[in-house]
Amino acid sequence: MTKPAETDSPPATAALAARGIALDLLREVLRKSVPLDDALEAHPGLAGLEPRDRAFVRMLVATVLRRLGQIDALIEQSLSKPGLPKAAVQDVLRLGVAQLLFLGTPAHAAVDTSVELVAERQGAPYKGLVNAVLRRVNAEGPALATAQDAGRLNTPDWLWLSWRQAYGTARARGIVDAHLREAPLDLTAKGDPATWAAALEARLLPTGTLRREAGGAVTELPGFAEGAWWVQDMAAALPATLFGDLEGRLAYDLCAAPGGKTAQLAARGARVVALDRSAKRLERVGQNLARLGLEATRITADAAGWTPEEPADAVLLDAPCTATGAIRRHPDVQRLKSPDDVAKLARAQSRLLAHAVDLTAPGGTLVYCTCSIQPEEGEAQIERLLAKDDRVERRPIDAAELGGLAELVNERGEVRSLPGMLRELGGIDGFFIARLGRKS
Ligand SMILES: C[S@@+](CC[C@H](N)C(=O)[O-])C[C@H]1O[C@@H](n2cnc3c(N)ncnc32)[C@H](O)[C@@H]1O
Repeated sequence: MTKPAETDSPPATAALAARGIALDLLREVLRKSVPLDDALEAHPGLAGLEPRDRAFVRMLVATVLRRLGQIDALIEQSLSKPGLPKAAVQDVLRLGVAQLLFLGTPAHAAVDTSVELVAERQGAPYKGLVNAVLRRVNAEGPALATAQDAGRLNTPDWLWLSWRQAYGTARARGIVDAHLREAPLDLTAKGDPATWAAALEARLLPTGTLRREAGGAVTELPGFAEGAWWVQDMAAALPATLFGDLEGRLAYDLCAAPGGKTAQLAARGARVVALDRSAKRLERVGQNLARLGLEATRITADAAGWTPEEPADAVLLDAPCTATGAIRRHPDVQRLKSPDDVAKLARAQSRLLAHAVDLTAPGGTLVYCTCSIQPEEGEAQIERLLAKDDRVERRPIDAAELGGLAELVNERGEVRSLPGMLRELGGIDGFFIARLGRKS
């Protein structure tokens, strides 16, 4: 893992400002349920930081969210009196522990900035508590952390139980352990992947994705400015490759923003109609396509009720989901989602999938996918559809279409990737993909 240039010895004010922003962001996520990316985008102070401090802020908050169970247990063990301090003080402690134990921040910097921060936000009386707890964590925390069951402690019970039930204990453990590691940076090339793998000093994965270590500014990598590639996890890059020859064919991308799969379909020569119900997110599709020199017709609409003039040969439904497969990249997901979200989104997916069949031409192909590892949002959707709609049939996916990665394909010919898989390659996001054919 490449660490963002941690504040070696930045001006004290910049170091404190960065921690203050991290504290604000943590509150937004944990107390107001705002997704971390949205909170980062909305924070007025972030733009004023140096790029490396911005990267540090994101890494710091993401680390607290990734390791929250471990961090809270260590704080409890290090308090001299039982009972947690009030929320804002607890958040300062969480940031301090993350720096001390997981980010390699020098102890004096982590402790001093935390003490200053709590004084600034909550008043001088809390300085002693923060100082004492963090000094104790610094002394005793490394040994205590080694003895923790990190993956399990950081995972909310409902998620752990759902994964154990769906995949068994060994695979569930693989998932939660994979969440401890930061995901690599995955890119999809518009042109020849081998050429860009060389230019980017990236590993070329069997499926064609280019993989680099995470860290550093993406915009400064070769090929960004000329739109030669875009950021996309290797699992997310699979669905759009499953349509066969797309040259000149009409393709509907029903939930398109921010447009990674739209770009793939367009790069493969399809005439793409990219739909999303969010006009704002669809604007992002336009910007991304413009950078890549690709084109698609963009339409703001609810895909569950959209009625175009003609059905399409290729229909991609990358449905809204809980995103529990992407926790490596978005550790806030496990703090924000609940079983109610799974049920609510599963109902929306059902509606969207039923209508996606109407939008697929006889003989055409429908690919359904989600970046969730909850079976209700994947396997169960397809089973239910096939039981009630005899216009569609399975078109099983073969491992040969996935660079030979047989581990990703289940016995029904669906892709079911889990974050614990392909560890030797650097891991993969959790994804579900099914390919269906509309009967002629
Ligand atoms: C998983 S994201 C899609 C990611 C995208 N396919 C990509 O590869 O970049 C889901 C998208 O579905 C959109 N969405 C949710 N409900 C929708 C609906 N009923 N109709 C159309 N779009 C919807 C959301 O606004 C969101 O942009």
